[in-house]
Amino acid sequence: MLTSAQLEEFNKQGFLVLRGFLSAEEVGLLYQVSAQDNALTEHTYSVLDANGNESKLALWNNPGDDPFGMLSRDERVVGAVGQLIGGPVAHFHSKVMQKSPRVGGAWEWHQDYGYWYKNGFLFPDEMISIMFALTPATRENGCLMVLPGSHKMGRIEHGKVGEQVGAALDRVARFEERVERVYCELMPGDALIFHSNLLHASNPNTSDSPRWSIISCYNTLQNTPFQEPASCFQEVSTVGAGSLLHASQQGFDSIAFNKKKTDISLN
Ligand SMILES: O=C(O)CCC(=O)C(=O)O
Ligand SMILES: [Fe+2]
Repeated sequence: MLTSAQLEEFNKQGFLVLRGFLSAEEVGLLYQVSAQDNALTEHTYSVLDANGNESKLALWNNPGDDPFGMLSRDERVVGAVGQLIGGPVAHFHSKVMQKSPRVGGAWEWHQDYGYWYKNGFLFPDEMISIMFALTPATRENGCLMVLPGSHKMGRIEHGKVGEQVGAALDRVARFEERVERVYCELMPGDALIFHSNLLHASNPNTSDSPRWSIISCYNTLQNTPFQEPASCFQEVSTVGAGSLLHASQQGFDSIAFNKKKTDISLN
């Protein structure tokens, strides 16, 4: 349960850091599966940043009975999401993000709704992302950077930057004159939850340490898109806290991963 002070902070800043959201055991299992799972490796693709560096991800819509599906269906997660965007809550997609040591690329300044607008969602206040750190995320390995309060500007125009979609940089710069950029350094198990219109970005990984994370994204059932996958139209089937530790399915095999070339928001 988020406190009223946390709800207030989210409304004001557009994001919240939840320290120690997952136990060491939960993060350990998720990291181990993501590093070893063949299906995940096979379906990981790269999205080039403005300098041609690779940011790697694997993305799926339907949360299954594997540890990652159980994470995005966990009542702690869905409960917090419901408090922030209202309910009933549907799962839009989840992804494993990999920034490899030395070569992992940047994510350009954007709002997630800059992408998701193209999917046909109408209400940005009824969409949210939650990032779970699987490894430490530091300034050196390219942790997420956010501009507090930027969700209040509404959707900013976005265009192609490399293979990514980026926000109009003159507007980003103008906004940054008013606020202090926040580097969201995270430890494994910490979570960062943020509004779909919060401006965020991350730098390339210039360190020797990987930066891996999972991001799960949600919409409400009132806010279904006109072009997108079935999972957006179903209430999430929640599971008890920590169920991922006892997931019936160990790996990712049952998951239908998305393909880069069919992702509407990238094309
Ligand atoms: O992993 C990151 O640094 C940012 C990724 C992101 O913002 C996204 O996939 O929308
Ligand atoms: Fe994003």
